[in-house]
Parts: sequence; C-alpha cells; structure tokens
Amino acid sequence: MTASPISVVPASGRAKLAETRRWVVKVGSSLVTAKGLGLDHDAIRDWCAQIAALRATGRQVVLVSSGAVAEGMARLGLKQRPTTLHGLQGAAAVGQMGLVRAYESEFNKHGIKAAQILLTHDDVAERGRYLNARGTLNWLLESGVVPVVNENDTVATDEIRLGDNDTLGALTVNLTEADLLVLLTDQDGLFDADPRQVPDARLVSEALLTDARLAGMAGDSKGVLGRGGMRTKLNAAHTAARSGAATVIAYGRHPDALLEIARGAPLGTLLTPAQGVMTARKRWIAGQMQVRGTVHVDAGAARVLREQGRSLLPVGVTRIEGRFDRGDLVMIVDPQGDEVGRGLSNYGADDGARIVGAKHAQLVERLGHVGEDEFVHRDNLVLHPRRD
Ligand SMILES: Nc1ncnc2c1ncn2[C@@H]1O[C@H](COP(=O)(O)OP(=O)(O)O)[C@@H](O)[C@H]1O
Ligand SMILES: N[C@@H](CCC(=O)OP(=O)(O)O)C(=O)O
Repeated sequence: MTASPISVVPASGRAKLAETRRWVVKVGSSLVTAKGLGLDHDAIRDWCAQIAALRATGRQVVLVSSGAVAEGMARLGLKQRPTTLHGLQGAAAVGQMGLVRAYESEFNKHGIKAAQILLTHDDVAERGRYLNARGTLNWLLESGVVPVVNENDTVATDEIRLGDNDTLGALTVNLTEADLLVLLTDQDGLFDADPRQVPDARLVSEALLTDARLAGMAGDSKGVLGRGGMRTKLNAAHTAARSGAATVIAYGRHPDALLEIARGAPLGTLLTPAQGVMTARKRWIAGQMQVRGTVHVDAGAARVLREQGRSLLPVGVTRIEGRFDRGDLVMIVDPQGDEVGRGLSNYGADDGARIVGAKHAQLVERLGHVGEDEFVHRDNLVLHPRRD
C-alpha cells in the first residue's frame, strides 16, 4: 500500500454497500494462479469461505473466475502462453476442468453447490440467448447455487471474444441485475497512475464514474497473466453502472477482502454510478457490446435526447455509417463526435440512408412504404452516462 489514499468524492458510498444483496465477484488470472504455476488452492479456499460467509448474510453471489489458460498451461507443462488460437483454446479446455473442480470441492465444504457457466459474446448480445442465460442464472441464484462463470474460450473466436473477464464480469452484472461488481486483482485498487510505473502513485478510495479524471489514470499495462489491465476494469465499472451497479476494485489477497467490503470498510476503490436503475430492456441494450453502426445527429437532436429523454427522429439524423439491419445496436453521435447514447435502430442502413433529415411527411415518399416515426425509440435508447 502506498501513500495516503485520495477520495474524489466525499466518502459516502461505502455505507450503502452494507445494503447490497446480489454481487458479482471476479477474480483475475493474476490472482487465481500461484505465480503462473497452476492454481493457488489456498486463495481459492479462502474466497470460497468468504463467499459462504457472504451468503450467510443473505447475499447471492456469482463468481467470475479467470485462470483456465494458466491452469491449462501448468497441466500441459507449457512454459509459455500458447500463441495459436487452438493452442489457447486447448489450454483453456484443459485448465477449465481444474478450475471448476477446485471451486466445486471448496464450496462443497460449506454445503454449497456450484455450477459451471461458460458464456460467449453471443450469449449476451442476442436477445433470445440473453433471456435464457438470465433465466438460468436467476434460477441458480434463487436455488442457493453459486454460479462459477468464465468465457467459453474453446468456441470463442476472435470476432466474438470478450477477451478479458472484467468485461464478462460487468455483463454478468447486467444479466443478473446485480447491485455490486467486485473486481479482485493484484493491486490495492485503482491508483492515480499505474503503480508498476509510478511508485508513489496514490490509491483512489472513492470516485463517481462521471469523473473525467478517471480515464487518464487507468493504464493498459497489466501483469504477466492478466489480459486487460486497469483500463478494462474501469470500462467494466461503466458497463456495470449502466444497470445501476457500483464497482469495487480491491486486492484479492487482502485478508477477508470480500467481508470487509460487505461491512463498508474503506478497502480498494469504490466506483459509483451517477444515474439510477434502468428497465430490464435497457439493461439488455446496455449489455450489448457489438455496435453495428453509427448514426450522426444534429445539435438539436442531441440536446433533446440528452435533456428530455426523447426518441431520435429521422429529421435530426445527418449521416449514418456502417452496415446494420433493423433491430441492430447503433451508436448515436453528436456533431462534436461525442457519444449521445446507443440504441436499437428501427431502420437498417439502406432505408436509414434514404430518410436522413426527413420530416414525418416525407417518410412514405422516401421509403416507398410507411415507416416508423422514430429512428430509435426512447424505450430502446440508453443515454451515455459519461456526460459532464
Ligand atoms: N492506475 C492504475 N492503478 C492500478 N493498476 C494499474 C493502473 N494502470 C494500470 N494498472 C495495471 O493493471 C494491472 C491489473 O490488471 P491485470 O493484470 O489485467 O489483472 P487481472 O488479471 O486481475 O485482471 C496491475 O497489476 C497494474 O500494473
Ligand atoms: N477466460 C480466460 C481469462 C481471461 C483473462 O485472462 O482475464 P483477466 O486476467 O481476468 O483479465 C481464462 O480463464 O484463462
């Protein structure tokens, strides 16, 4: 731990953590493995005991655990991380066995059943699969089971890969409507600079996610085994915030880290969302990661969307980019190039291009058929939370 922690907002949010009921806890590769030599069974024993204690307080917990590739490397006797896609996928397939075995046996000691959930991008991006995954996770949680989630590395090709488990943890928050995301890692939390490079960097104790300074603090650099570094953790906190959840980033080997967080102790970094809870549909939209196109809008449209929560009408659209179909997720961008929000388009790219700037009365003439009044309806629109 370095010099005195800084608090970007008054230290008020910690007490609220005592009221949280559904947690997603993510443990990173850097923690799960014992210096890269297979799993750290002592650490796994400790987290499982803490999760059992959390459950005894009435909380439900989903565990997102990395470590399949690292454990696979150990089991296969590989000194280097495989460089080919199939090598990585093979190592993950071998290692995932060890991972779930370790969690199952530790949870069993506390009389708790664990379940393996392997997800890909498509499982959260496609509405039918999203609803199915959500239903199953909810059922498991209501049945007292601890779901142990990882990316389905064996089938996830590059285009659909989430790539780091911070993102997966945040999407799991959206899926389960959890109220807290805990990212356990090998640092005390988010520092105002990468502590590997700046030895006197200071720990951020609490911050509002709308604080523009945060983005400049989180670097891409990461540990030998980690994938995302602090930047993906910050992005994950933003994604979790879209469904109203706070995020704590903390050192996973701190004694009783999870229990300390639960009782509101000032451990790690608490990142709090500025906006309230959204509807389930909006959560799903927020959780979609693949934006298929960009819709540029004029200043007037950007203003009414942001300030009045209105729908986007064709008349406010100035240009569209990308190949997208009706129902796809598009990003809405203001004349300065800043994101206004993202939502489901009522028009595909071809029809969309025909009605750029069109008033209501011109829609039929331009389309050759009756179209929707809204380009993106407000019910299907999630405003970007990072506006200052
Ligand atoms: N501002 C920052 N504060 C803390 N850590 C940072 C920061 N910027 C970059 N990092 C790096 O992020 C690393 C943690 O990310 P990563 O290696 O991906 O871990 P994990 O496997 O737990 O996801 C730290 O070890 C640190 O080097
Ligand atoms: N699915 C991968 C984990 C991805 C990953 O390394 O994530 P992380 O170290 O948490 O940033 C595995 O189990 O090896």
